[in-house]
Amino acid sequence: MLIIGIAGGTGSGKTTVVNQIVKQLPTDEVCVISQDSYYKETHNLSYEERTKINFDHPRAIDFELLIKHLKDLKKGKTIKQPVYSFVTHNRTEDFLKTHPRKVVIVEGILIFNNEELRDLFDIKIFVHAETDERLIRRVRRDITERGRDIDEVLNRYQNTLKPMHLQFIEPTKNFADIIIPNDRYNTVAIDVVRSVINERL
Ligand SMILES: Nc1ncnc2c1ncn2[C@@H]1O[C@H](COP(=O)(O)OP(=O)(O)O)[C@@H](O)[C@H]1O
Ligand SMILES: Nc1ccn([C@@H]2O[C@H](COP(=O)(O)O)[C@@H](O)[C@H]2O)c(=O)n1
Repeated sequence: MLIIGIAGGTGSGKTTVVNQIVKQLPTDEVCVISQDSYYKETHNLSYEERTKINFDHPRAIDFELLIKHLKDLKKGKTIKQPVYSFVTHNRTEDFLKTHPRKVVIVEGILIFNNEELRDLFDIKIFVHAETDERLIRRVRRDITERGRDIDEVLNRYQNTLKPMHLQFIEPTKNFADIIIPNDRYNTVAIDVVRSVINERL
C-alpha cells in the first residue's frame, strides 16, 4: 500500500489535484480520505456555538480517529469514514465505507502538522497557491457550495484562517517531498506525481 498525503492551505486546490490523480488510476486501486471528515464531533454544542469554532486549529481535528483509520486500512480492514456537513458544522449520521486500496490518498490543511500522521505518509505533497488566489476561490466556493455569505467568509478569513494558516499550515510545506504550484492548472505536476506513483507501486 502506498499512502500519499496532500496538504496545502484552504483553496489551494488539494481536492482538485486529488481528483486529477484519482482519474488516472483504476477505481479499484485508489481510495481517498479527507481530513474534513474528521472534524471533531460537536453534537453537545448548539449551532450558534459551532459557528464560533476555530476550524483551522489542529485541536479541531480528531487526529486519533484519522490515524486509527489509516492504520486499519494498512492492516487490510475496511473503515467507516465519517461524513461531515459544512452547513451544520457537524458530522452527519452517515458513514462512507472505505476499502483498503493499493493507493490511499489523504488530503487536508493540517495533515502534516501531526507528527504521528505525517510519519504514515510514503509521499508528502504540498499544493501551493498565492494567498489572494486562495481567498478568491474560497469566497466563490463557500458561497456556492457551503451555504455561506460574503461576511461569514471574510470574517472567518481575517479572524482565524489567515493567522492559523501562517502558524500551522504554511510551515509544514518544509515536510513536503513535492510542492505543486497551483495558481494555474498544473498538468505537468500531475504527470510527475503520476510517474512517481507508478514507480513506487
Ligand atoms: N488551478 C486552479 N485554477 C483555478 N481554480 C482552481 C484551481 N484549482 C482549484 N480551483 C478551484 O478553486 C476552488 C477550491 O479548490 P479545491 O480543490 O476545493 O481546494 P482545497 O481542497 O485546497 O480547499 C474550487 O472551486 C476549484 O474548482
Ligand atoms: N464547519 C466548517 C469546517 C471547516 N471549515 C473550513 O474548511 C477549511 C478546510 O477545508 P478545505 O476543503 O478548504 O481544505 C478550513 O479552512 C475551515 O475554515 C468551515 O468553513 N466550516
